[in-house]
Amino acid sequence: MPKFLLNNLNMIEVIHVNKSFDNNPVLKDVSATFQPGQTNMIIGKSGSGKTVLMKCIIGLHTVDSGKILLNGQNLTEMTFQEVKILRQKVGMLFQGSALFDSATVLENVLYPLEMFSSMSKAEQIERASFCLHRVSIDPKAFGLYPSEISGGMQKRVAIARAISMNPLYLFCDEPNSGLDPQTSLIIDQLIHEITEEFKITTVINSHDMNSVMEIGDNIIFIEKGEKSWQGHRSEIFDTGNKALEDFVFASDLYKKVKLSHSLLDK
Ligand SMILES: Nc1ncnc2c1ncn2[C@@H]1O[C@H](COP(=O)(O)OP(=O)(O)OP(=O)(O)O)[C@@H](O)[C@H]1O
Repeated sequence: MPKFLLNNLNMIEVIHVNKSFDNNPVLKDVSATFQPGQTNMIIGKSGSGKTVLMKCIIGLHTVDSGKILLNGQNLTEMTFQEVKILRQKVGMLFQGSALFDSATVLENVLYPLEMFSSMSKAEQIERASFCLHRVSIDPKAFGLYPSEISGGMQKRVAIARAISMNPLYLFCDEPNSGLDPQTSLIIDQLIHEITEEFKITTVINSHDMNSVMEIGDNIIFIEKGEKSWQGHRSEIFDTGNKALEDFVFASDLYKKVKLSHSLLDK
């Protein structure tokens, strides 16, 4: 039986990973850990390598050198069968909601269960309904199409679909894109709650500082392809890391937050 099914640790370890495209180094000797039950956030400027790092972890890119360990097992050394089982334990939340337009809310959440589970139809409906209930979708909306619900609701449905197979790992690419600040906050909190509740190793690719400050349990800052800093959101004000400070305090709001933080320390 594959190692990642034996216990609920499911830490992700990136060890000395290098990745280039056409001799252009994009990831340079990156090492980082992603913890279970935590919202692990990859942050950095546009083009810094966040998406490439996430794709390497998911196995969509092969690394040139280094290792990606999922619960201690090297992704590149897994057998086809092990990768197939692992993929069923990975939830994905894309930019936008990526729901199927021609399927209802319930059908969207049923889709992975129909494709990958051995549940009976009744069990699939029970599981999909549980997930929709968990993200606060009213049963009255189960029969609606994505075009008939708001962007925030679409995102909730996408989260319900992402957790339907009870994932060990949840990968989110800019989960707040296209949402207003208030809805973004609610979606962030929902992802955070679900991560803790189901002990998921959640990895979020983001450059939204509000999200980082709200739910960043374990933040990995990438600067020009290198891991420049890793820590908790409570530590981000005093890192002494110039590139990180430039990134975090680019907005006036966070300059003011930093100022009040340093005044409190005195
Ligand atoms: N498939 C690819 N082929 C060639 N170059 C690529 C490929 N994917 C990414 N790159 C390059 O790698 C670098 C990092 O890209 P990446 O998409 O990881 O940035 P990012 O930090 O996610 O940016 P953003 O925040 O804008 O999404 C960029 O210079 C990009 O052009």
